[in-house]
Amino acid sequence: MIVLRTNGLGKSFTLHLQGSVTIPVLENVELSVRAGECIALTGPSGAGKSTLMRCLYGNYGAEAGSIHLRHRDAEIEMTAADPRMMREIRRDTLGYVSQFLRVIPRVATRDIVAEPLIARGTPRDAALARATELLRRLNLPDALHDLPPATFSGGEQQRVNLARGFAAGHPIMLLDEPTASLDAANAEVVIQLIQEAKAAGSALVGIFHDLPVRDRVADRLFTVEPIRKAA
Ligand SMILES: Nc1ncnc2c1ncn2[C@@H]1O[C@H](COP(=O)(O)OP(=O)(O)OP(=O)(O)O)[C@@H](O)[C@H]1O
Repeated sequence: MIVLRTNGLGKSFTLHLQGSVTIPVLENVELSVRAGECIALTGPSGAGKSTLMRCLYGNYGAEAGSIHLRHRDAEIEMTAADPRMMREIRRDTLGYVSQFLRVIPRVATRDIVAEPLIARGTPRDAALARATELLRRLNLPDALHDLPPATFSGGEQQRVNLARGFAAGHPIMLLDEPTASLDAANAEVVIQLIQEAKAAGSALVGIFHDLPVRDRVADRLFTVEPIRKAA
């Protein structure tokens, strides 16, 4: 079953400080993702992979075309969704694991990881237990679980972010370089988490600059073509 699909998706940036020059980035993107599969976005640097991810998450409005997403047994046209619907989609259906943790001051790591699960209605104790399990799998020492992650290393913060991203088990997940700052042992855990999410029926779209990781998790590659070269 296709759970995420774009039709003729287009996006350009207008640089208002430079005489309103318009830079086209995405043109006529036709992507479809099924439940249980992982698609890796490829294409040269600057082709528009991150831009496509941000469009899929609704951070950038699409200028042309549409994005259809399966949310609670209905198909939603995301480009027409109001802010309340977008919040609901992000809470229940669409997860995004960015490369960097947005640190929330004074909130303990375990609570940061459990928060998306609690938001989806999981009882607090069960959510905290799941958070602990994920943090341990990602080799974050127990002594750190009660501390806010502001002072953690880059790799530790990324693991907190990954634990948070995988905690809620969203049916559709967007992964932006999920192993970028990780050592081999932790990258291996992330590969397992991705495989488990697929087995549970989640659809994943990711950018993986680490090719051995990409080859182990991706079912298909989707090439984002640079427009100027394609034209
Ligand atoms: N907010 C923005 N304003 C203006 N131009 C932008 C903006 N974001 C991205 N771009 C431009 O859009 C193009 C695509 O950028 P994007 O980051 O999506 O590429 P990418 O394929 O993810 O690259 P990389 O592999 O290097 O991360 C680039 O030419 C970039 O300069």
